[in-house]
Amino acid sequence: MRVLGVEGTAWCASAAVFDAETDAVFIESDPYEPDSGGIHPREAAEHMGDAIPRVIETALGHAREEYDDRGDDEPPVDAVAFSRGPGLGPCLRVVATAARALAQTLGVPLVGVNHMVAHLEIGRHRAGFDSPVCLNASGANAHLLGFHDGRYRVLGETMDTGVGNALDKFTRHVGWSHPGGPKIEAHAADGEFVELPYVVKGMDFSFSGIMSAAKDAYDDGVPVEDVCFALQEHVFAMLTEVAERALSLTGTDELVLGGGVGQNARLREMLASMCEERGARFHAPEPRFLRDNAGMIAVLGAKMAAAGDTVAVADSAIDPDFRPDQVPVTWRSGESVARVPGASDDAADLRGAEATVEVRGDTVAKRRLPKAYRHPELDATLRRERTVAEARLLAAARRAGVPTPLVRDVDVPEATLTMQFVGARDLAAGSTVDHARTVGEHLARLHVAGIVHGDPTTRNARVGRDGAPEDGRLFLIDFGLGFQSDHVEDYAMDLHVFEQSVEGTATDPAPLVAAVEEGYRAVGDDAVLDRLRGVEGRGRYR
Ligand SMILES: C[C@@H](O)[C@H](NC(=O)OP(=O)(O)OC[C@H]1O[C@@H](n2cnc3c(N)ncnc32)[C@H](O)[C@@H]1O)C(=O)O
Ligand SMILES: Nc1ncnc2c1ncn2[C@@H]1O[C@H](COP(=O)(O)OP(=O)(O)OP(=O)(O)O)[C@@H](O)[C@H]1O
Ligand SMILES: [Fe+2]
Repeated sequence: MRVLGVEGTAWCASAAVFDAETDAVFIESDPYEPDSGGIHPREAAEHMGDAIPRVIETALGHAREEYDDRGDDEPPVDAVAFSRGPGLGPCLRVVATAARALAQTLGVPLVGVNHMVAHLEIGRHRAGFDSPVCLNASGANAHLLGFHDGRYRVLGETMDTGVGNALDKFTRHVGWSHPGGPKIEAHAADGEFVELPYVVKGMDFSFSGIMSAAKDAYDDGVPVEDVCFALQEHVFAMLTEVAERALSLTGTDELVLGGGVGQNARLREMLASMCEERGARFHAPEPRFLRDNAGMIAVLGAKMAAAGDTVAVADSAIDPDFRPDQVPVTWRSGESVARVPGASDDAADLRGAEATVEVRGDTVAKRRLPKAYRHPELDATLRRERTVAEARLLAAARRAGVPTPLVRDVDVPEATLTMQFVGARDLAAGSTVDHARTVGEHLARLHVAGIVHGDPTTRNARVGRDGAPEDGRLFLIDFGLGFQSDHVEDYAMDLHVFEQSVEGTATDPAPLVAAVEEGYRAVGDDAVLDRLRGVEGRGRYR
């Protein structure tokens, strides 16, 4: 099978030919480079109108020349695949129109590809991995995907802008031309560490605080090299941390990287280091497959076409907000993906994403190990602050009526907390509606007391071995990302993080999510649930 792919969601007008027999990918791209400022949708669409016919012609010419197995009256490819979304509407329309016309002229089927899933699948394809977690670090997006029950689930994502757009906003502020990412990388080579905000909430994260702090630092005269260096160290450490948390939560030991920011050597170095430390395999495709390109569209298009997943021209409307979790994954068998760790009740294997936990009788010693991927200063700050916060909040939560382990000792220099062993298993391996309701009640109790958990996942809720609450109690652990707050937004994020962890791992999450909210409503403030609806609609693939 041979497929022609067309891409043009934002800046890159591109066409490619993928030959499934030889695995060869030919890519012809023509980037839009704005004279000043960021990507302008109308200008970008004009660029597409101009460049798409040209790149398609080059790719088709390549197919005709390279492969002489077909007669002159036969089409040189078996299908035409195009990026259906997400992306800028005016650009998507140009690409879709060209792809439809081409498929009709050649008399071959049309395949509508989700651009974000293509960023993931190209890594899986090139790595030969079975079922990896994927970190998409692109311009307009930043998220973690894992496959579960026939769909890619969003395990974590940005709550505001995409990672590349965040970097580009800083470089615009400094007066550098688009795209900014490569310029940040170049200037960071001469920079030194300065402290910036670091914002991770479970497996979600946000960039707005760090970006405004970076702009302020620059305006205050901090050398731009230092700001660039610090931006990379903070932003990429955040992405690496959430990627590690996703590997830990899903029990997966394969990670692939996708998206244009993935071309950054420091990001790849951090991810490789993290994976090596935990014995996971890591793959970053070569740069031509990381930045926007039609090669990834052609490769996924071929998989979809082989599965019969083609689309009639009449049904091939574009979707600027096309989410990866909307895509029925027709080209993969029902093989397990993001494997839910059934072994999480094994007392010998208590390694979280952040810490190692040693069990001695009824006591556990939780030690936050240094992470080699993080800058030493950032590493020391995070380990210290989280250890102190966890000790303080475990006690405060208990006073608020939420069962937590008793803290027996805190060793700040060693970032070690000694506490009571609680529960026999966590909820990652299975949660009942009653468990879910209780978690909702517990979170509401915390919030009424002004405490935000910060990382309430199914892994961080513990019950008895048979699933019955131990001593009638369901314990919350792991308050290291917690803090005091009286903001409804922070409370809503807590609920969002828990619900997302249920949705990422449960086969039938809906009743569990409903129970969480029912429990929350019984104890807490309805305004938080209202805000939760807002949080869910935000930062999603714009
Ligand atoms: C929807 C689609 O149009 C969009 N595509 C996109 O954003 O282009 P992509 O090629 O994946 O990523 C471009 C981003 O990647 C950044 N970038 C490129 N090289 C970089 C580098 N060496 N370091 C950091 N960022 C880099 C650029 O600054 C820019 O923000 C997306 O995938 O979100
Ligand atoms: N007090 C405790 N009682 C029983 N088991 C515990 C306790 N504290 C931690 N554990 C076990 O150790 C694992 C890791 O602990 P914890 O979640 O606190 O660390 P972490 O590295 O911050 O985890 P993550 O970031 O992956 O959520 C838990 O999933 C749990 O199995
Ligand atoms: Fe992209």
